[in-house]
Amino acid sequence: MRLYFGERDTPYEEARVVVLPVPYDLSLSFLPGARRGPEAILLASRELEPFLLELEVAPEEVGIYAAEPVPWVAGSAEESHALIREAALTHLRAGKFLVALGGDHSITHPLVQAHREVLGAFSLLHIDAHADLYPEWQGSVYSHASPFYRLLGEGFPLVQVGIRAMDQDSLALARAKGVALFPAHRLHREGLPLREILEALGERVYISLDFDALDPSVMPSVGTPLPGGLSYRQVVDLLEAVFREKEVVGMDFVELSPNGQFHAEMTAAQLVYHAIGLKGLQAGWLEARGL
Ligand SMILES: N=C(N)NCCCCNCCCN
Ligand SMILES: [Mn+2]
Ligand SMILES: [Mn+2]
Repeated sequence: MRLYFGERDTPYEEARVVVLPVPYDLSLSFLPGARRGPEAILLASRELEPFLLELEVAPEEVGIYAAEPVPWVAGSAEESHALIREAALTHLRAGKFLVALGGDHSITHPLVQAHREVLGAFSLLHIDAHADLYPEWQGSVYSHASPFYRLLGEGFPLVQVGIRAMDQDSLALARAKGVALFPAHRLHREGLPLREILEALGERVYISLDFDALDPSVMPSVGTPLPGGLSYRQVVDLLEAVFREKEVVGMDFVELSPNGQFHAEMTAAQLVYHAIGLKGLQAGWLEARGL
């Protein structure tokens, strides 16, 4: 019996949401450890209050099933990504809403490919400190610094929020390809431009959240922390606006690298659980009862 994200033990057949641990982290470029991210989030999720006061719902009521972690092939990023794609396809073809937990950000590439194969077209909402638009990094096109370069090249419309690190070539590419870029410094100066972000997104959206989008003061357990990050409230307010107006087709949460600061793992688990609650409300699986 695997009780995560609430206190219900929902059988796979009844679950609407599958949480997919993807502990692959061989594409990291700096601090190691993201492979322990999924397990840390699942364990922290056991300490969450099942009822979410802010939404006045219990996200566990959508039926959440924690799948077995996706294995990887130590010597091959390509084969590892193929395993991730296949695992995602299995759950998507079973009609599940997928919430993937990384692992490094390279996992988003195969995850998004699987979502498009089963669900058709959608745009990407990428929340991160880093643009991850390098053609390759440290000799690998499968780097955690490259997933959105790959996905742009495969035709996905891209909206990036919270970015505070990208090189000149990435900025030129983003502008040339029509990426809707909302850097962190703009959010801090002007507040969240929610209407602009929503207008830049299509009707169907895949959300990829790199936990280093949050400020290190809030989220110190990531592999490449940078100052000037987003607050927890800014991220929640962004997610709430997107779920309120868009059809979210899938999500991944990546780059948590546990380093003994349990508040970070609780933050990660709470954010994932909140997002599941938002999906439940959007999809009509949940109704806010009111206090
Ligand atoms: N977490 C990430 N996506 N990191 C991206 C790696 C790019 C490092 N730029 C800094 C280069 C320093 N020489
Ligand atoms: Mn990233
Ligand atoms: Mn990042």
